[in-house]
Amino acid sequence: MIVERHAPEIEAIPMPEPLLELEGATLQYKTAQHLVTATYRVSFKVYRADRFILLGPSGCGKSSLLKGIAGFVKPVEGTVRLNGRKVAAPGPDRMMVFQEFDQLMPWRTIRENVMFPMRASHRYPKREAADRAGAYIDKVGLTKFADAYPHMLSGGMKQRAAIARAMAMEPDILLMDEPFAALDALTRRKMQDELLQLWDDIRFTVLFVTHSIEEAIIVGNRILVLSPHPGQVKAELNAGQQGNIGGSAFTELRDRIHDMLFAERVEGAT
Ligand SMILES: Nc1ncnc2c1ncn2[C@@H]1O[C@H](COP(=O)(O)OP(=O)(O)OP(=O)(O)O)[C@@H](O)[C@H]1O
Repeated sequence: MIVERHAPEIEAIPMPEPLLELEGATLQYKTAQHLVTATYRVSFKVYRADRFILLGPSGCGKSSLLKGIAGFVKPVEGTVRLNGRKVAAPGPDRMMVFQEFDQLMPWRTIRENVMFPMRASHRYPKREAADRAGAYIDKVGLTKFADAYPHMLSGGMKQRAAIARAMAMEPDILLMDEPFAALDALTRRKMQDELLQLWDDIRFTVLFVTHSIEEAIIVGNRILVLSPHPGQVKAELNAGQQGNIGGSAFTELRDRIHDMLFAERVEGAT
């Protein structure tokens, strides 16, 4: 009897395509007197539904990386790709939320502020923009304040409105530059939880800049640790399953990152 032998079938597991990919990105600023290198050959990949954190000391180039991804600053070396295409200019597929409380236009209501990018980009007709604004204002718990003006809202509420405005555009990636840094500690914790709830609901992709190790572990599922100026990648870590703040897994990761960020300083100390 002839027995036919087949090679065992090996199922190839396809690797997902990165949504955002930086390859050796060096960012510089030219001023009249100086050439400032903000980041040096930074590479990383962000996948869909990542909560990707850029963590590093002041001046290491975190905001510059966001500006590079947003398309405001062009790398002098390396590339920034979104959906496989080189980023050449700002676009509505990348929405930013900043630290400042005055991101909203004070002469427009919260609803009008949220509608503004949808209308200005001609992405949505008026009716749809209004519906989407209402839905996202609701998601961030501001329905009662939809027709209020920004000065009538607390700092945390204004940040929620800025998040609703960015999310309503349904960008490919949400770029958040220390969005909660100017809030008091309690509001900041609340906002971190709310952002995670929103993520549970919508599963958006977010690139989040912070210099707080705790915030990085709470908010992120992946953390890119950057070296001091000019920023280079020190490590990439997985987070997201660290359990309770103050629990052993959380403090272990926090201490590890702390050592990573302060190692040189500690070694050099007398
Ligand atoms: N427009 C600019 N012109 C010249 N230099 C700049 C400009 N913006 C940033 N820099 C310089 O680039 C470097 C990185 O700055 P960047 O703001 O990206 O750092 P950061 O990590 O976000 O800092 P922080 O946490 O303090 O906000 C710094 O040395 C800064 O002085």
